[in-house]
Amino acid sequence: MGPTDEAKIHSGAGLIEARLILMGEEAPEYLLNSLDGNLPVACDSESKDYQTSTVVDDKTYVVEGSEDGDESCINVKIFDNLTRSWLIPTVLGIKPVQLKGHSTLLLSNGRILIVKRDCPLDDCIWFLEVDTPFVKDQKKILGTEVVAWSKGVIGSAPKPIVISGPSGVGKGTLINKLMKEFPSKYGFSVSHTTRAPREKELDGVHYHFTERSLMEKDIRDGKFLEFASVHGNLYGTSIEAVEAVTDSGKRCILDIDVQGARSVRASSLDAIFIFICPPSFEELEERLRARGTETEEQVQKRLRNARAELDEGRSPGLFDHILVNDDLETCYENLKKLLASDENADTLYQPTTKNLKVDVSRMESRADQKILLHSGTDGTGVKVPSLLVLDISSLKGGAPGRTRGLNAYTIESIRDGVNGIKQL
Ligand SMILES: Nc1ncnc2c1ncn2[C@@H]1O[C@H](COP(=O)(O)OP(=O)(O)OP(=O)(O)O)[C@@H](O)[C@H]1O
Ligand SMILES: Nc1nc2c(ncn2[C@@H]2O[C@H](COP(=O)(O)O)[C@@H](O)[C@H]2O)c(=O)[nH]1
Repeated sequence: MGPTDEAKIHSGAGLIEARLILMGEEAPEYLLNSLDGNLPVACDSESKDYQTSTVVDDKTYVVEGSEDGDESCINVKIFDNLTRSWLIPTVLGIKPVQLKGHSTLLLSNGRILIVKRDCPLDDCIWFLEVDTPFVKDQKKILGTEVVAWSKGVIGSAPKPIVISGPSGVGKGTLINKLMKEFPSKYGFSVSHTTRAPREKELDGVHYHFTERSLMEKDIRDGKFLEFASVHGNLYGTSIEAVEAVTDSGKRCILDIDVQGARSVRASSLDAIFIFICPPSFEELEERLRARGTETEEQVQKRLRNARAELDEGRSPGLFDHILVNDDLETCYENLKKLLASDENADTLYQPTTKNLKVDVSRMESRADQKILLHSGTDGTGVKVPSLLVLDISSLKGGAPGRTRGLNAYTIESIRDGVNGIKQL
């Protein structure tokens, strides 16, 4: 069975009624056309509004895009076919922009594949998660319907590194050394915080210093991978902070507290988790005081929290590695060894070119998790491959960040030779 065969797909009457209830008018022709198969492809070219409908069990997911001048926006609504009512879901993740239309295909793993029309390959593949483990968890937490966007990325990426440990243990010092020695290899995930900047701390470099109300709005808008209240302030990692570093080909380093590490562990981000311990509690206290960045009251608060963090950090299942930061140089060497041994665990596949422009007229799924996209066009205008194969068998990550590990190749080069395919 192929990806779409496994999913329970309905088409027909319920959807048309849904449209009629919504619009108070007759169902448009493009929608009716989309009902006779599992591949609704919709584009209402006159109004510049684009809509597709995908039925998953008892619900119909309606994805609407519209253009307003240079702006474009995309919205998701759900029609509950049992109660015959519309539901407005909480939408998490970063949405696609600049749509000139889209096509959809229901996949078997709780995702809807969305392909933007007339768009370069590196921005045309998107996933709307409607029933993945992440979305199920969020539905429980938020008590609403939830859908979550993620952008599909061709090729794999280096695993991010989460570094945690009590305040003053030396996380920042170790990370700075790593970034200084390997500037092209590692990139820092710049967190958001509501705490005030310390002397010499720069906005956008050490943190994005922000107001609580703004950060809370961004959290509600699904822009954060994780967030936590730490020592009385709000701290959080935005999805973009991690994905921008990873997109640049660098290994992303997150310096976050234990609560944040737990949230990332529960997310779809496939990371390596390292906990840094002090040689003793007394030494931790000494380092924190010697740093001289906190008031006595703040030092006391951080030390109180440190006891709980040390217990949590050592609890089984959360961290992959524990390093003791006694002598700085020794700890740094151990960290480098550990990262080097983990580096080769995943063979990285990077596409050689992403120039292809895709203008999909039809999508088909294949039993082996390969999706055929009909009618690709070359961005340079030189070639017009008619068939692009999208291989989704090795997906990694997912909402609310990127879905990586996609592979793509054109079929036109079967005639040309090497193994019958040309990898992008
Ligand atoms: N191995 C070490 N031996 C002695 N001092 C150290 C060692 N590692 C770091 N330090 C010092 O300890 C202080 C705290 O280090 P650092 O600021 O890196 O901690 P941190 O874990 O990042 O703290 P926070 O979580 O509060 O940001 C700094 O003054 C740093 O120079
Ligand atoms: N959960 C998160 N914790 C974070 C993040 N950024 C930093 N931190 C942690 O906060 C404390 C205090 O940091 P400080 O700069 O005020 O000393 C420390 O443990 C950091 O690891 C984040 O984005 N999320």
